[in-house]
Amino acid sequence: MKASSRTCSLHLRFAAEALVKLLRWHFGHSEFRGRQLEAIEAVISGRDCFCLMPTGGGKSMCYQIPALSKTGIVLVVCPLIALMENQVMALKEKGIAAEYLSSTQTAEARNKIHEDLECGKPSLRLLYVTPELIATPGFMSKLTRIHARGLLNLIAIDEAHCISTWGHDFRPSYRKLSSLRSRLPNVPILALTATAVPKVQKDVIESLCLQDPLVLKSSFDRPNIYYEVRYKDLLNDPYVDLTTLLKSCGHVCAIVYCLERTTCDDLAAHLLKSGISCAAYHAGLNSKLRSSVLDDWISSKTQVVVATVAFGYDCISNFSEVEYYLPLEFCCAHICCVQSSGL
Ligand SMILES: Nc1ncnc2c1ncn2[C@@H]1O[C@H](COP(=O)(O)OP(=O)(O)OP(=O)(O)O)[C@@H](O)[C@H]1O
Repeated sequence: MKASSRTCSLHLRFAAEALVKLLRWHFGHSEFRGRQLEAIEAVISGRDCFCLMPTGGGKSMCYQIPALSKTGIVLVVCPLIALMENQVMALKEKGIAAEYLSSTQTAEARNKIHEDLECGKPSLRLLYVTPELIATPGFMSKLTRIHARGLLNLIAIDEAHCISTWGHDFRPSYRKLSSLRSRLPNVPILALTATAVPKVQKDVIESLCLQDPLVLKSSFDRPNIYYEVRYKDLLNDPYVDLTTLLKSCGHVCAIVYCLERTTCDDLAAHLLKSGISCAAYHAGLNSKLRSSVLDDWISSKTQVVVATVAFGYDCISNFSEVEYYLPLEFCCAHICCVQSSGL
């Protein structure tokens, strides 16, 4: 091995050790998982990266660690205000300077963030925004000013598949993110997604004008998860079958998804009568009741929540905190079961 390449690999090892220290210090995780370190090293070195990782695979760490490794700002584009709020709250609890900008905030809170961004040395490390905000000329000119001062270290695009018209979640405002490369040149872009077939992947890379990106694809195999399909038509009584299944799983934490609110109420009442600690959750309940159902489920006071998809939107970021995760799709044609323990 030549002396220069030895120096280079030593340098990389030391850099990786420093990144692991950041991970341990700020997040309490002992090692990087899957391909996180490769993504982090790529963007820190200034390279674009396309990162395909399963849900819960730890994509956020790929931009949160870079944000902690250098002063300046990491801009995170996120499609849902609820997700931004959750992430920012979790980061603040860890003492990390993160904020989000959205219409749900007071003008005072927004002004405070803008003041920090405009000051000589912003304290902010992570700024979460929606794609709609990026598309406004006022915010884009603020970004160009930050960029001109050399303070924009990375742009992370979460749920990047939303940019693709081929994707199932196409969102027109994501398309406008294609101007980021020309307006903010030389800032590395990290595109993150859990759902990208090759056509979508190509579309994301082209739309965002990623240059020679490092393409990372993690395995989607999670041996602790299995799917089982039971045909409702073939069951004598689906409610009884579900009750037996839940009881046979022991005291697991579970979600039962239903298509309709009335089915949630009906099934929850049935499970309760059968001695399963359970509550319904859907958009027809007021927010106070919804959050008390969520709190009881997270703290294991309630074992099972019978919910519409409203449940996923409100508490998606808490799933990984739960020891057992047993969602069951309880729809017209079939019942689909997924069981996992942690990740
Ligand atoms: N290296 C690691 N070691 C242990 N746990 C980790 C590691 N990296 C991330 N995690 C944890 O994994 C969980 C999921 O992480 P994260 O929310 O970043 O996943 P994600 O890929 O963004 O998921 P989603 O697709 O739902 O957005 C979090 O609780 C996080 O703290």
